[in-house]
Amino acid sequence: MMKIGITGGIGSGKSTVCYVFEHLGIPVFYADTVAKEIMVTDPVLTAGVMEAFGAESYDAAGRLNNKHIAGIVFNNSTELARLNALVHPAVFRAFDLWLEALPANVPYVLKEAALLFESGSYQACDKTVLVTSPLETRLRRVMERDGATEEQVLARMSKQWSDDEKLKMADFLIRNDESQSVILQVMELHHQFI
Ligand SMILES: Nc1ncnc2c1ncn2[C@@H]1O[C@H](COP(=O)(O)OP(=O)(O)OP(=O)(O)O)[C@@H](O)[C@H]1O
Repeated sequence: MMKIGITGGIGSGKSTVCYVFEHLGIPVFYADTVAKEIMVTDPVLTAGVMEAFGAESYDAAGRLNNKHIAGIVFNNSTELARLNALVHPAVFRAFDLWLEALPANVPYVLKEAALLFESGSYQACDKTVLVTSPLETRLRRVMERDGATEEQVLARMSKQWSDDEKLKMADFLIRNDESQSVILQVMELHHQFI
């Protein structure tokens, strides 16, 4: 089964594009959502996190102590790499289990990840799609969606590669701007993938 990685900068509209693919019956694995879930549900991962960052990484009820983890990895690339080295293989395991549970007649699947290229996980995909949107539009959409300030959104953007860098690596492009219909672009790709 063909695996298509789909990514885009914060607020580019990659989740919105994925919803269109889902309407066409294509299963989508939302890697960032799954990563958050398995931080508390995958016993191998939780054990690794506690070994690396201490038992206080979880409270007595087993909930993740985000503040504790963020305090360690924020602006510390070594600790962040340590966390990623635990989380990324766990997401791969979850993806493989998810694939195994799919019906055999699915023509292809999408794996949506914000850091598809930055994390190297694009290497496990057969093709990749980049969703782009003008910077001002992305800023406005995320500020509206998350109730965030411009500075907060810009800080999150600064942790991601630029569209120019990602464009060099992507096989396909979807422009989520006023110039073209997103639905038509999705339909066009869908017909290429099936
Ligand atoms: N073409 C569009 N027209 C109008 N609103 C849009 C469009 N595309 C996306 N949006 C809106 O912009 C916001 C950001 O879109 P979305 O959540 O899909 O982006 P994302 O790339 O997945 O963001 P993140 O990286 O933060 O998860 C959402 O509120 C979404 O509804």
